[in-house]
Amino acid sequence: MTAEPLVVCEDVARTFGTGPAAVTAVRDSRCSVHSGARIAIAGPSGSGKSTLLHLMAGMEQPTRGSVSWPALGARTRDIGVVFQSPSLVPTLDVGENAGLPLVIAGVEEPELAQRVAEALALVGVDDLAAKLPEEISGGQAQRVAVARVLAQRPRLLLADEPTGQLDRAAGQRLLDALLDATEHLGAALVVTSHDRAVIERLDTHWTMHEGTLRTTESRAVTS
Ligand SMILES: Nc1ncnc2c1ncn2[C@@H]1O[C@H](COP(=O)(O)OP(=O)(O)OP(=O)(O)O)[C@@H](O)[C@H]1O
Repeated sequence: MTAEPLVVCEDVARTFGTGPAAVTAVRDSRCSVHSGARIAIAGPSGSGKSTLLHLMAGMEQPTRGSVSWPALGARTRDIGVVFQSPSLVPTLDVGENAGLPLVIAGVEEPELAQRVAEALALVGVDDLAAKLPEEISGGQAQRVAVARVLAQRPRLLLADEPTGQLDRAAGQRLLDALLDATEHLGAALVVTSHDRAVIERLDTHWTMHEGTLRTTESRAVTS
């Protein structure tokens, strides 16, 4: 039996503003993401990739159509989002940054330390736990941002141009970490990018063109 999808977008559209200044960032787009999927969404700047990801995350409301999370119910907290910029808190060390959402969610010791250590190890920055953000590289900071999301044990990880601020080698290492960690946690992964070297690392390639998503059958793992 096919498992329920994690997220389904049905004829979804998102328009910003009204009247002559209105911009339709996403139009007539439909897709579903299943457990185990590894999807790249390619497309030029301004084609609507980020907006689609925000709709999938429940961070934006569609103007038309619907977004639902059949396998998650209303638990969009099971969705983790990684942005282009790591946005670490400069006064907190790496371990504290990675654990911050868990602290806010009320997770207590010893589980807190355990989950942070696991997440930092999954992306290979466990040796940096006591460093401040200013003491680590951009690539390392982005790994910490990924660890911060992984510590929440998401079932779906949405990464918006996660390698956009990194050089080619650091970008590939970040992608290795994302692929390994999501496989380890059994989380689906959706990555937006316009970098061929990133896109080719994912199993399934979708494209955005002027706000419209073109999908292919995803090689999803279903159970
Ligand atoms: N909050 C907003 N208010 C107004 N317009 C917006 C908003 N967010 C996005 N847009 C517009 O929607 C269109 C799609 O933007 P979006 O950021 O989704 O594209 P993108 O493909 O992710 O681009 P990039 O690769 O440059 O990040 C653009 O024209 C953008 O200016």
